[in-house]
Amino acid sequence: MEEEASGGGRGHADPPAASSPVPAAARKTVRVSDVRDFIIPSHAADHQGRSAVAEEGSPTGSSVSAEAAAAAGEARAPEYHPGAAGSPSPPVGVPCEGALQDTPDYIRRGAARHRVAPLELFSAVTSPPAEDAASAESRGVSRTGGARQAETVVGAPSELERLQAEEGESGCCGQLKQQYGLLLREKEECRRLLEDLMRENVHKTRECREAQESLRDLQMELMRKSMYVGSLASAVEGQVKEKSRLCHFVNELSEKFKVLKLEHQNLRQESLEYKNCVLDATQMSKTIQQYMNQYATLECEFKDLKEKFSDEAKERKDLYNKLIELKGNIRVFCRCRPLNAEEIAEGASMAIDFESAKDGELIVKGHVSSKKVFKFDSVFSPEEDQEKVFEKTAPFATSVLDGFNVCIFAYGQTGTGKTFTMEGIEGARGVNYRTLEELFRIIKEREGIFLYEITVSVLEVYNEQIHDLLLTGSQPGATTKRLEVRQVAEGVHHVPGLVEARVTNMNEAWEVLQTGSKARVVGSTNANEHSSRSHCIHCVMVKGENLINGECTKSKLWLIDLAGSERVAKTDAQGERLKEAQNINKSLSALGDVISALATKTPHIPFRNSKLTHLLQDSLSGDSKTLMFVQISPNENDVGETLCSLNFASRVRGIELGQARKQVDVGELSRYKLMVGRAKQDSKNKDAQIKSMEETIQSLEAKNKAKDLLTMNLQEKIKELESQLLVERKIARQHVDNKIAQDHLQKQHILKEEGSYLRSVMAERNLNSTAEKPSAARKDFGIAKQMFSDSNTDTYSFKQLMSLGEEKENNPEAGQLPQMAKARRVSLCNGGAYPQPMNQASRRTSLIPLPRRNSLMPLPAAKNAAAVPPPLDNITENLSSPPLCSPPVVSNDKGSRSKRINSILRRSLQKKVIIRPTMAAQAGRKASVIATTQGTDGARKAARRVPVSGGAGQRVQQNRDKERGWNNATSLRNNF
Ligand SMILES: Nc1ncnc2c1ncn2[C@@H]1O[C@H](COP(=O)(O)OP(=O)(O)OP(=O)(O)O)[C@@H](O)[C@H]1O
Repeated sequence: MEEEASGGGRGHADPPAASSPVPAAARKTVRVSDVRDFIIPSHAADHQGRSAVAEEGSPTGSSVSAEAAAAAGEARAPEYHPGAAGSPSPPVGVPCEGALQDTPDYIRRGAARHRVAPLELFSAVTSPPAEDAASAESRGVSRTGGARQAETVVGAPSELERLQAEEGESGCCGQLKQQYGLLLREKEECRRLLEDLMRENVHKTRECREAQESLRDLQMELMRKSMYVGSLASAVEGQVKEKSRLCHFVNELSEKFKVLKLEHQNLRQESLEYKNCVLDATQMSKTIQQYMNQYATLECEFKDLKEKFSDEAKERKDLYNKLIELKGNIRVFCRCRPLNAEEIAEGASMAIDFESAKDGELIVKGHVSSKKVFKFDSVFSPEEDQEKVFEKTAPFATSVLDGFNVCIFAYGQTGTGKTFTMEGIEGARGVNYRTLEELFRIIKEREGIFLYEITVSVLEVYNEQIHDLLLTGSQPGATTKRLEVRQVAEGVHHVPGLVEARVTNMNEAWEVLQTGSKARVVGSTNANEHSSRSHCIHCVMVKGENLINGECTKSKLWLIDLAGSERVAKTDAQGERLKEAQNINKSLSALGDVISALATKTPHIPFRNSKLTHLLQDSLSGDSKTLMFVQISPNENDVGETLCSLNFASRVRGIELGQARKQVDVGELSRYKLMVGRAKQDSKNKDAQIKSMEETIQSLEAKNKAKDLLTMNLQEKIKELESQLLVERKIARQHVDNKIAQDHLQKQHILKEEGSYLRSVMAERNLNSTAEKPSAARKDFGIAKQMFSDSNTDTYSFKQLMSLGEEKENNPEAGQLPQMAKARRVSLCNGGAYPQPMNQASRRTSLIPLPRRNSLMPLPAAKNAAAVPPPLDNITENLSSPPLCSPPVVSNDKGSRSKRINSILRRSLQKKVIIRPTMAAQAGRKASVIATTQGTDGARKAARRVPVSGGAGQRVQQNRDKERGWNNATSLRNNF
């Protein structure tokens, strides 16, 4: 450095080799270091420090050092010259004590150190030629300093000797004296000027010291401000985090609330649907109830019908009992015709004694010993008309409709009135007509309970051939068609191809019967002019259906008018009549055989011996009812035939066909049983359906109740969450405010303690007058307000909270949040030394940006930044800002300020703050210990113990981080 200083001196001064004759060895006797000893130590240390910093931090250290060396030379020069120039001008070569007295001590010490008299030094200065002095004067004080002057001083004695020699030689003493006088005056002026400069230098030096101290204080204040700003930024960061967390929590709650609301709406919709379902189910239940009532009514009707049916069954049972009392199912009625006019004319007498006969008895007159008595079920005398006869026959019609096969036939000699009994005549209808009439009457009577289907067939057995009498002769094949009896089922015989005419009333039936009867073969015999030569058979087939129980019946009513049984010899039949008579007798004999077999209960019944017995097999079996009219003639001449008929009838009457059996249609019965089963199954299914519907209704009602309960629980939970959120907000806000207030009070306390010291320093300077403070404060307050207005862009969270106003109806306290946000209470700078903003001032006033790197204090992050202190002008400008609790002056550009604030917040958010509570606690404990042990001075020293230059910037950052960490930890503890 010494060499650089000397080199630098050489670089800026005139070359000493060319202007000075002093040898190099002599010039080397005085070192620059010795000359530098004259420099004020503080200045030297200061410049040394600056040079060192410049060498370390600046790439242009050489040039800077050169300038520093030049500056050092400039600093030395004023202190060096006045000592020599301020002394009175003694004669050349004579030391002047008076001058030495005015010479400063350090000059004298320098002269003594260099073993040169002060006068010699002075003379050496004043000895240069006039042009040199002029040039030196023109260059000023700065050009007289440095090593070159030292060399000049060293070489001054030799030049003086040379001038003295020249003076002695030339003798121009007068001129020299004049010149000397001029030089002395100039020297005197220069000395005075030098003294002024020295005083000014001292004054400036003092001011520089004060300015440096002020600068240090300001740097300390700036650092504290930065720390405070950092703490505020941390607090703001914490608050922003808390606010964002609360907003996020509010958003989550809002989302949950929306979801719950949607779920509630869905549940309400489902509830309405369920209610509608319940209403439908109720309506359905009513309908079902109505159906059930109808069903009950029908059941009652059904019970009535059942009772009626039971009555009918009972009646049938009575009838059946009556039939049983008849001793069998074959009943024989005996009817005697009256004597006709011819017989009366012949004087024939009555062979039948009706007067002496009892009920049911018939006495055939004759000799006393040969008097015969016959007993029948009913005996009708010639006086009894058709109606009297039918009264005993009518029950068989009921049996037919009850499903029993009934066979009514008339047996007797020719001309005894068989046709008259069966068919009757006009005005005296026989059994056929009356039976059909009785059938339709009963059918009509049973209408609605039973359904009957009546078909009628008319056939005859002529000469052992079956003829269908309903087939007219005009029809093709009527005469050639031969019918046969076929057994279609067990106990059921049928004539395939037989015309069955369905009739619905009596007239139709009677018309059909008349049609068949007209087609019957008749002939004239001796006994009967219109004798029937065939067996005329009327078949009435009845299909009945019990509409109550579904029982179906199928029965047959045979109405048979047999051909007359007469003796062939008596009738004197010949030819065709004889053949007819033989066939008639054969069939009647077969009928007698069958009846005889039935009477004797032989295992084989010869039904197939004749067409008649084969056809009547179903009605002559054990399950049928048979009514035989035995027709007799009262004429005593016909007693033999009468006795034959009566004997045959008596034999028939003795037949027991057994218990009559109801002819039930098994297929229909099974079908109706199936229907009954289906009806029962349907009833059961309906009952199960009704039961399931009732269970469904109950389950739906239970679900509805459960969902209503769930909805109520969810609503209560929402209310609890909302109240909890409000409480948490209040608590968090209260904690933040309390903690911030505490921190601020602590810092304010520290600042107050520092206040005395700062005021003592600040009072001495006029850089920041007290008159400017209010305006500066107002300016800062205005800036703060402007910042707050600019920072509204960051209040999106409050806007989001404001958006919750729509939920105010559900949460009345929610509306307070925007109001609280509008209030924006000032809590960070509460109780500060500067005017507090009004209530409308927000916390955003604490959003003070961090100091820029190019501000007063060099930050450690800017290692390459110039460590040179800023110019005094900048210091003065910065000192115009309020020193305490006011944000540093920032640019008026709103965009840049908002960007800076956003960058600070973004940096704070991006920065992962490591919470070090131990360090924070240590820092807090350290500050408290210092405050308690060392008092205010100790605390102030501790606060001012901040390195300024070099690697000390890193320590500043560490301290700032410590304080931030403490602040962060504090803010986080306040938040949670
Ligand atoms: N009870 C009676 N009352 C009055 N007249 C009767 C009675 N019975 C029969 N007659 C009359 O007797 C006559 C013969 O009767 P009917 O033709 O019925 O006998 P029949 O037995 O049928 O003879 P055939 O076997 O030859 O046909 C008829 O003119 C009839 O009017």
